[in-house]
Amino acid sequence: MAATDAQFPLPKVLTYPASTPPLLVTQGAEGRLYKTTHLLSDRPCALKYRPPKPYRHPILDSRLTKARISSEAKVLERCWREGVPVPAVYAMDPAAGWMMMEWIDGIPVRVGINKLLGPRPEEEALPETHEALLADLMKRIGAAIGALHKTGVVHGDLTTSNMMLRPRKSGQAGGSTGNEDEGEALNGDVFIIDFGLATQSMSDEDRAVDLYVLERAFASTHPRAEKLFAAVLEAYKETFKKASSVLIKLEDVRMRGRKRSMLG
Ligand SMILES: Nc1ncnc2c1ncn2[C@@H]1O[C@H](COP(=O)(O)OP(=O)(O)OP(=O)(O)O)[C@@H](O)[C@H]1O
Repeated sequence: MAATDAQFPLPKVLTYPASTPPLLVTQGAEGRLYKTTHLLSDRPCALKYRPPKPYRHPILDSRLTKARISSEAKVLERCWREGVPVPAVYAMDPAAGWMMMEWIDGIPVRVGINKLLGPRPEEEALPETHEALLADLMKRIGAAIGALHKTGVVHGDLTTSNMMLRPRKSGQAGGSTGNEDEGEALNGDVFIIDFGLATQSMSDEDRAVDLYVLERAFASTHPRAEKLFAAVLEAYKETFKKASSVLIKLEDVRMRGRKRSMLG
């Protein structure tokens, strides 16, 4: 979508000359995501912008926006420094409501999985090759979450839309799955994005809730692949040495979830 629509006035930083016009990628309830080359002409980046909210008191609004942008950037920087696969933060102006980060040139994990599964009915069994490809992706997801939790960060909104798959270039180690054509949709490194609800926490409960949110989201978005979710937890356990107590807590969280859904 062209970003010049009068309905969405650009943040000032995107009104300066650049090698390509900014592109509005998504418009959510809280913010917008642009693809832009405003930082360097040959390096696209993602600009997250939280525009002023006319329904909020202006002082409160600017304080909230500033705090949210700063907090998201701080968490991303911490993760990036510790080797968690997240986009690098390039620049920010919290008072103006924006943060510029590395553009992950790939597709959301949700799209990759749906591409592989195709529009088949829910009850149809998965071919073995698909199971293997999905299990491999699940392991990459589990390892990414393990690395995240290891740094003392919980995401707060883990879904397959908040993870991107960046394809590995041919010849790059680990790029081959053995099923090149079919596996293409799921090939690549998993990056976790959207840290708008992330917090710093070392608690088993918070970590377990993070996993539970993903488990529920996965079951409703990809019911045909639900049973493969166990591979996420296996890889999580292999990556994160405090995983055992989190997984015990996860049992409690699931139980509470079941009770809640029985009570309606
Ligand atoms: N670094 C990135 N590189 C490429 N695409 C991105 C990047 N960050 C976000 N996106 C794309 O933009 C979409 C929206 O981003 P994001 O989820 O961070 O925003 P949001 O949902 O509006 O945020 P919030 O929930 O904090 O209000 C993502 O689903 C993804 O497709």
